[in-house]
Order: sequence, then C-alpha cells, then structure tokens
Amino acid sequence: MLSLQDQMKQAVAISAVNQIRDGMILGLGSGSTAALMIQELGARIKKKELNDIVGVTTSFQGEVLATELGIPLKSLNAVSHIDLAIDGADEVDPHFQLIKGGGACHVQEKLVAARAKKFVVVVDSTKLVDKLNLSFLLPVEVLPGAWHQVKEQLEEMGAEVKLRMAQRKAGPIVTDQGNLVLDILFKDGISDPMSMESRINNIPGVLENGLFVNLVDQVLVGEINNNEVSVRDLIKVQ
Ligand SMILES: O=C(CO)[C@H](O)[C@H](O)COP(=O)(O)O
Repeated sequence: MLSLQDQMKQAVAISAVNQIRDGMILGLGSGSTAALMIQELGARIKKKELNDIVGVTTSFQGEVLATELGIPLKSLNAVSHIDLAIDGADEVDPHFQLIKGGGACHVQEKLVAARAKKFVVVVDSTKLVDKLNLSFLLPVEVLPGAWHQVKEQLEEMGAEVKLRMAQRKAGPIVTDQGNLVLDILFKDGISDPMSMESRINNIPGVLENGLFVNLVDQVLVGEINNNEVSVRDLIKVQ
C-alpha cells in the first residue's frame, strides 16, 4: 500500500507522462517523483504506446533507471534541443520559482531545464510554499578544494551553512560531478530568488545553486481531497 505522499507523486508522474508524444527528446529529472515518471515512461515504451523517444538524464540515478527500463538515452551534448523536461522540486513558490537539489543533482537538472522548450515540474502538495528557504535548505555545489572558503563567504551573506554529510559512508556527499554540497538557510527566507541565485553563483568555487528562477512553464501538483488523489495544474502568480 502506497503512502498518501507516494500516491500524490504517482498521480503527478502519470499526468506528466500523458504530455509525452512520439519522437520527443525528453529531459528526465531526478528524485523519487521523477523516478516514478521514468518508470511510467519505460512501461509505455515497452508496450509501444510511445515510440522513438530519446531521454537526456540529469543524474546517475536517472541513467541507471532509464538504462534498466530500456529507454534510449543521449547525452546533453548530443542533442540539438529538448522538447519536454519533467522533474521534481523541493520547494515551489507562487511565482513558480524553485528550490531543487535535495538529491544533489541540481547542476545537471538546471542545464536540462534551461535547454527544454517546456519544463514541467511534478510535486506533491507538501512542496508548495509562500516563500523559498524558510524550511528547505538551499543546496550549493562547490569545488572540493573551495568548500571552506565558500562556506565563510555564504556566512558573511547571513546564511547558516552546513556541509552535506553522507549516510553509511564516512565524510561528505560527493556529487555526480565529484564535488561537494553546502546546504544553506537564510532564516528569513529568500525574498529575491533572481538576485540571490546570481550572488551565490558569483562566489569563486561555486558551480551552481539550487534556485531555479524563471525556468518553469507548468507545475503539476498531486493532492488528496476527501481521500481522493487528484492532480492540479497550478496557476502562476505573476
Ligand atoms: O532536485 C531534486 C534532486 O536533486 C529532486 O527533484 C527534488 O529533491 C525532489 O525530489 P523528490 O521527488 O524525491 O521529493
């Protein structure tokens, strides 16, 4: 029996896959909701309900899953465009700005989202927030040799900063690119995601942060009302 949250994730994953058409080049996101979407895509390809699909993954997680499901893959460098990218998120604000990177995959996720003609975000209703970074920590990928210097500079900007540690492995998390992740919190949240995104990325040693600004075309939200799972196409506040 799936938990309520997993039922919401499953519903949005299916709803996003319903937008896929034959011949599309797809950006395949990372995380548990995106994994459900990849599984649904794999099942439809296997049943020949979808044909001539090419996927561009955003993480080693997605690459392993898509390979096991027989989804044809190409690298980002090998495609001229991406028709549709589908990915999860950790926080979504009313203006469709995001925090991503809970799975430390935000570098490749942002590249794929930026390349996509349409970027659809799939979340359950727990991810909707009024203001970013009041509860979910903002991930910042840093070069291993610069983590302490970057940490100090982020602290000077007023952030609380923690090096993300691995579980069942001594030491820090290492990203798919071989870097480290600092998780940061501004205790009053982030009021201006656009300026914060570039301020953080301007610190030497930072590769990318998890603020996704003005990239999202559509947010699909899985909800539970009266014990029924439904999917809402969220309306953006301008
Ligand atoms: O950004 C991500 C990974 O870097 C994920 O999309 C995000 O963490 C959401 O994951 P989930 O669907 O498991 O809640």
